[in-house]
Amino acid sequence: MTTSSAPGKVYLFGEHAVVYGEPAVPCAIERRASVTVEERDDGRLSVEAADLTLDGFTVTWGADGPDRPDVDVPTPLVEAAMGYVDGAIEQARDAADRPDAGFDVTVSSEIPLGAGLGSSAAVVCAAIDAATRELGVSLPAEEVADRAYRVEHEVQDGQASRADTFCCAVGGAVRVQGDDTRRIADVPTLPFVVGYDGGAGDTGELVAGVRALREEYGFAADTVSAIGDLVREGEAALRAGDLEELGRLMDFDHGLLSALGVSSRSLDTMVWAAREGGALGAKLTGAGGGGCIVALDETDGAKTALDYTPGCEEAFRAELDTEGVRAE
Ligand SMILES: Nc1ncnc2c1ncn2[C@@H]1O[C@H](COP(=O)(O)OP(=O)(O)O)[C@@H](O)[C@H]1O
Ligand SMILES: C[C@@](O)(CCOP(=O)(O)O)CC(=O)O
Ligand SMILES: [Mg+2]
Repeated sequence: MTTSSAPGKVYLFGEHAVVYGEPAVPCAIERRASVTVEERDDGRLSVEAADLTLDGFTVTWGADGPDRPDVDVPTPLVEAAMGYVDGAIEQARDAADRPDAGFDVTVSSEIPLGAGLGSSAAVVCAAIDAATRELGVSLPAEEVADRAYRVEHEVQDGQASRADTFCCAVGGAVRVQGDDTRRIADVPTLPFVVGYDGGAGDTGELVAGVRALREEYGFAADTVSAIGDLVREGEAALRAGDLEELGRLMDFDHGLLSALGVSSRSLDTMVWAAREGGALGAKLTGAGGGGCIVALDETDGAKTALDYTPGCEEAFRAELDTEGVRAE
């Protein structure tokens, strides 16, 4: 039996634009997904994902149960849910050159699902790492990242960046632009506060929405490029340890993401609550549509304001996690 875990992440800046070759800076946070795998002799795959409540059901699928979770929810949602774990296992079989290996897989996670904190990337990285180690192969974090990217790319219909998966695999603050992935050294302490509305957004759908806008309007394409310019300014502020400037740029980034149609009323409400509570800046994180915002605040002000904001289900401080995927 082998267990691995990988962290979730917040985007300091650059989500969505990173899908079109602009740079982004995601940061791993100390909330993890864990995956335990045990090889089985019959070559089949059985998955237990207790956090994956679809329409109120806990989901199990595979060899010991139905081929597909027996729940009454739209097929694309179920397929995406199965796609991440199934895809990760396929990558592990390929990496270990054991195409017929079977597994019992158990997923458990502290990262809210579909909320912009990268639960999908964390589950995929942890599953690839655990299943390869179970087969006696140890992959470098960069290869876990690359293989996890292929899974996300497939499940998100060919529209994914390497940002989430690279960040989850290697940990810390990272910079991703196209295939260029690197860790950022010597980042200042980043006082992240996360607000979570209890909801979720569909990453594939939101990415497709931005793509359509970008194709329809030149100014939407310019908005995506403006996010890239903003990220380049943000990198300089990060190197200088200028938290006030980082906050200002986070606010600007949220405005540009809103223009691209990926915010929501509750995300906007939490962003304003955090700002009014004294945050240096606040923005949605990840794909948007619902889920989480991230604010920068050294005081307790933003968290307290979020605690009292109707529609904010949970507010918490998120520490940078310098460790990526790891054996447990
Ligand atoms: N604990 C988990 N168990 C099984 N699948 C999970 C788990 N957490 C996340 N996933 C998969 O990842 C999907 C969410 O990914 P996504 O829409 O990219 O949002 P995010 O990565 O921001 O959380 C879920 O719908 C599910 O398919
Ligand atoms: C919108 C996007 O830039 C980030 C998605 O992040 P999340 O899955 O919502 O945590 C998509 C991507 O980079 O693949
Ligand atoms: Mg995701």
